[in-house]
Amino acid sequence: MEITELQLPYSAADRGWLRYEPRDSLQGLPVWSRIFVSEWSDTLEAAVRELRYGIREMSGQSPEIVVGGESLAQGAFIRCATVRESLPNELHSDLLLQDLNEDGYLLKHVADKENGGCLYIVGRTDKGILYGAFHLLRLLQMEVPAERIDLVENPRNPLRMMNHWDNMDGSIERGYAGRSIFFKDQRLIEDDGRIRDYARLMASIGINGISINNVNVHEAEARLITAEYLPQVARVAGIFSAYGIRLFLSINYASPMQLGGLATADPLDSGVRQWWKEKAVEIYRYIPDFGGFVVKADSEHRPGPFTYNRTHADGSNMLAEALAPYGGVVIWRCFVYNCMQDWRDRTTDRARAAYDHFKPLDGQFRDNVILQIKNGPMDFQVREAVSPLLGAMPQTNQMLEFQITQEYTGQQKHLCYLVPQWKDVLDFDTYARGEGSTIQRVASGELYDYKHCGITAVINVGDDENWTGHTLAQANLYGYGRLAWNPDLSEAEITEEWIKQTFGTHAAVVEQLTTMLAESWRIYENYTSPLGVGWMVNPGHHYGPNVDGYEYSVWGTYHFADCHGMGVNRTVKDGTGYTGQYFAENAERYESLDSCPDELLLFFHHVPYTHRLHSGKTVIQHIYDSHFEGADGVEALIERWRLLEGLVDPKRHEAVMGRLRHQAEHSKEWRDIINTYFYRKSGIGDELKRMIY
Ligand SMILES: CO[C@H]1[C@H](O)[C@@H](O)[C@H](O)O[C@@H]1C(=O)O
Repeated sequence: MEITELQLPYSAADRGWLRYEPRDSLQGLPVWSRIFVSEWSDTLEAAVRELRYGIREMSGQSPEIVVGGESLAQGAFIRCATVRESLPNELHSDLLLQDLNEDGYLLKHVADKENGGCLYIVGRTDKGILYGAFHLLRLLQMEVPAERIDLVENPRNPLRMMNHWDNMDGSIERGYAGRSIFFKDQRLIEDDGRIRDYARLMASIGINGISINNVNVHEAEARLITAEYLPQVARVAGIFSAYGIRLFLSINYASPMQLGGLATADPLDSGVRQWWKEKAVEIYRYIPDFGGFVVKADSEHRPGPFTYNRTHADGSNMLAEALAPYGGVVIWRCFVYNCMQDWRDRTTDRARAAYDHFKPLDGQFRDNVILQIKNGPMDFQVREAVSPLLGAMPQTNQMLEFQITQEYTGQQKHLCYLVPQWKDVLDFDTYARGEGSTIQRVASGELYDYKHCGITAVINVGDDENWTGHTLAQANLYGYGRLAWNPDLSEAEITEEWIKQTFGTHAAVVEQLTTMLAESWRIYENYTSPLGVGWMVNPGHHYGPNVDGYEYSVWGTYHFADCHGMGVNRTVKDGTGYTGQYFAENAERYESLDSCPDELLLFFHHVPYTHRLHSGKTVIQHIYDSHFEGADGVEALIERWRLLEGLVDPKRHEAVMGRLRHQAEHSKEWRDIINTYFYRKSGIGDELKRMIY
């Protein structure tokens, strides 16, 4: 079978973790002479092409691909098969094989004295084989000996998505890595190479759904669902398809008016319903495996059902009804709140909004609607509480939304590894059905029997050569995908995988980078807004310190600092009542100053600067100490990175060093602005008598 070679890089892009650098462990050994595959499909082609390429790059030997032939080869070989094929006894007796789900796979080395052994990649579907192929390449890059490979993997989350906030003019809302890889000058980009490289990266971490345009759907993007653009969108969907990825689009809720010339977008209007049904027919004609719609409605001035006095159930159900015949889903975002607030009004609490809006609607949504809920009730801050809406709707499909793009966490100029933050969220116990009702079990559908569910994230890539601006921000992209596949993977496992694939297996590289990544979130938190209160950023672009930047604005994001104290009183007793949205165990823990964790103190309580934390420090002293520590922490990152000079190629070494230097400067600015603000406000000096600038 003639298959096109994988030409890498297709584009000028960095290979990310699919580097396939030569590996000592594979040099000179009789590797695999052939790759057998009994059937053929675009997905299997993608799998074997990747295998052959990766093995050749790492070992210097190029296996031959054999389609449909007997796997009676001389020498070692790889065989890709589905569970329907006849397999050696060793595999059939493997009970785990029966348990493979749609996307799962088995990787197993079967020793054979004469032939040198065979590596089996078995999936229930071709997609499973593709994921298995990427996993094998991951293990080989990590120098795991082939004879030791024996595993079965099933993804925990049915939906493992990425959301792009890309606009058709090529800009990216909250993008920090260049321009869009999909759009330019109001058209879809025709360079398939970059998009294919991107699809490979995504498939290698198990992503199976991607929405390619911003949830803020402007005039131009609304037209992506029209005949003018659908052929171009279908081309991208075709590339994705081979890699097991379904394409989604964000839509404008008022499309029937904008595109159809209707006088209303009322979800109960029969003309509107008919319009969407016909729209679905049209979309699926172009893209038979279209995933569905992502919808931001009645949020930050986007249109939605509230205009017609209808609920979000009415609005989403109408769209779901149109997509249902084709297996499409409606992903409806719960980021709905009053963005025209008055800071004097202490009863309105933005953190309450999603729960207040959606919880009463539990059970009213069609089974192909999924509610997409941000991890926290505010907005992707460096630290905030976990959204109480997650787990609070037993009868409504939910999915969790993370933000990989570092809007509030240093915009990919600062190093901030978010895997530890995401782990905290995934392991958070909601107590929805007693102990052990973790967020990861809500998202995966294990807690309640959801028909559709999973995890999504706002992605951090653009057309920068290294995809993510900061090379080390690739770790967030990788780590998110791995967690979406298996939320039980530990931070250490994910970090090791990423480093070894991306920078090689040298012990010093692994050691230093592991520490840098592990400490970076805390370092960033230390020099920015303290104790869970959030914000304190410059309005609009959200980069850099500005303590009162949002304090007197309409967005509902206040710290309420005065000369006595600071923080938001969200208690039931005499605050906004937000703590009451949690199940009892958490409600009580957050309600009381005695049990509220330090790192979230100012998220839940307004306290005097002299309030003593569990750590033993006063709030004001904690502010000073953490800000000095944070800025010093960045200097320590630089020292560690310096040790890797000569062990990391000069290009990437210099690029990362440049970003770290900027971070060091900027962290001092953060430190000084925050410290001086609270020194002046509180009138309390630093116990250690350091100079407060
Ligand atoms: C796409 O809009 C974004 C907006 O840029 C961002 O500042 C805010 O965090 O969240 C919005 C959302 O999630 O809808």
